[in-house]
Amino acid sequence: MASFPTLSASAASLPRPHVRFGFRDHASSWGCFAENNGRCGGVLDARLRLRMRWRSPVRAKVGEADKDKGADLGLRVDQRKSLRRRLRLKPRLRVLRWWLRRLLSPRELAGDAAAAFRRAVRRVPLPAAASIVLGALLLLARLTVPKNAAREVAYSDLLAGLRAGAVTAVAFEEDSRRIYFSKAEEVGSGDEERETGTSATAAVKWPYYARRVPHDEGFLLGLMREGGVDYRSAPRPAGRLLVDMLTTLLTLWFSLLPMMWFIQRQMSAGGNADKRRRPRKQRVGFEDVQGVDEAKEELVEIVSCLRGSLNYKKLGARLPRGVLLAGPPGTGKTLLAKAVAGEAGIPFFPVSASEFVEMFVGRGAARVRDLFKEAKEAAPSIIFIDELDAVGGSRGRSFNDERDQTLNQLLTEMDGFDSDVKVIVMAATNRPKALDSALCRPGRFSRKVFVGVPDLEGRKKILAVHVREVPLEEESEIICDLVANLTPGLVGADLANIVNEAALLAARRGGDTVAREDIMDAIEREKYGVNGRQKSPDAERQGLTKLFPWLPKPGNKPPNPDDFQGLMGYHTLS
Ligand SMILES: Nc1ncnc2c1ncn2[C@@H]1O[C@H](COP(=O)(O)OP(=O)(O)OP(=O)(O)O)[C@@H](O)[C@H]1O
Repeated sequence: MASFPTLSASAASLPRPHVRFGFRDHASSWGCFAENNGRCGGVLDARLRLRMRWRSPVRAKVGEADKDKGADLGLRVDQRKSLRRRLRLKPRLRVLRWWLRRLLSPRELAGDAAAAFRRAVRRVPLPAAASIVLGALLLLARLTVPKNAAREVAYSDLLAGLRAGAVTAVAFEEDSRRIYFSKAEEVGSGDEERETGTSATAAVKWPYYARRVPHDEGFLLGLMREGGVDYRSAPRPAGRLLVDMLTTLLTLWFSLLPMMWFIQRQMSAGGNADKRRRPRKQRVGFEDVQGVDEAKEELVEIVSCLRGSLNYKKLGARLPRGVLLAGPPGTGKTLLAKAVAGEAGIPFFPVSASEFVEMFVGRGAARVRDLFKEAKEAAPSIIFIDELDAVGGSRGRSFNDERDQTLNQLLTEMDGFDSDVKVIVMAATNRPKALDSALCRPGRFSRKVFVGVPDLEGRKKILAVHVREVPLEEESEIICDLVANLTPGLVGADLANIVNEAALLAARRGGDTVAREDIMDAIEREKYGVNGRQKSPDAERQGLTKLFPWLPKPGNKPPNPDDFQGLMGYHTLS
């Protein structure tokens, strides 16, 4: 019979939750017990403990011990297995017993509950906590303040009582519309009160009350004077005052809650550590971006600088801080930026410029600051700002102070890079002319790359990328040639969509491969929209331009690539 010494790690030396292992000197009754020190999460901990135990080197020893034991007892292999299986039940039973003991021990249960409460309180946001506290106070006040014993009667009953001489005493409650009164049969209580002079408790002691009718006070006072009725003014009872105050406060608070939540969200957006931007590793490479060869060449150089394979420092050169990708939508600007990050193998921080557009002045700037801080911490890294024109438009054109501040912050951050910090800011825009000239000056977006509409060869290459994963009925080269010839003027995003549509059409008809007909249908869908074949494209366009006047009119030329030059004064690269 194998015997093991007791192995134990002191609870204090272990990180929380404290786990203590212990082994009895008998192999078959080994086990472990854990101390949670008042912390919850026991089920998970217990499972973890079980796993830890079975993976530990001690398990091997226990296994050996079991084997020895089985051999000693002269058991067959299957018998030994069943014995081991039975042995595995023991630790589970032990954990179960530990749990039961814990549940039945009021001290431990109280500790668990306190810990759970503390955790829950920490998680509750401030506005919700305030609502809960106010609600609890109101409930408490309602339960503890004695109910008003007075019965409500009609105002006319009060007048009738005064006229008949039945009303003996009247009290006007301050800051409210209630008029308390007592009749001849209840005169005792009124008199008692008069003697003691405890007017503060009038509302409780007076048996009736009526609601005051506006502008009738003069008549009421006249009646009381005529009848010689005792009348007075009484303060509201403190309890009711408290309940009313809390009710008003809670109503106001609830109506303000959405605004509070919105403000809190806005205020915490920049600085919250939980919302820190996580850099992404890109799996896109240059081979995934085709048809923009010259733009690619420019970016390959940057990748070489980042990787250190091009020693630019030797000649006193500096790494370009900013690279601006400009071109029509869907030409692959975002994809190129991802490819740069993927090829360089460095963290990539993609962000859309519209994320900086905030309601509160200063929040957008704070977000820019945070983004650059995180990128510097992760350097070498790439920041990619998509649709830069959303914040990078010329300053002073509008009264949007927040946007100008955000842009100023962006300019400052781009100036503030040390030449040693390898952070490259890439940005993409469809409207380079709209950008503020300060952004495009050398030292900021000093490298401008035009990503243009692909030509025939470019389209073939892009199609080849997208049909890689698609099972085609014919040779992919033939299909790429065919589609490229039929799609002049279309960009990478359109071509990717054609391939996807064709695959969807093939799936819809239940085919295993994508046929030429699917491709042709997909091209028509891309060019004219779904069911666009019935109408001539021009008629369709005319209809559309009537509805949406800003669409280009039929017969208009496609956008001129020169629009993307001019102001910026850079050359077309592809
Ligand atoms: N040159 C290309 N090579 C391969 N695929 C491309 C190319 N250009 C575009 N695509 C396809 O089109 C999709 C959209 O491209 P991307 O987002 O890069 O365009 P973009 O120029 O950034 O557009 P936008 O200016 O509207 O943001 C890509 O995910 C890719 O599938």
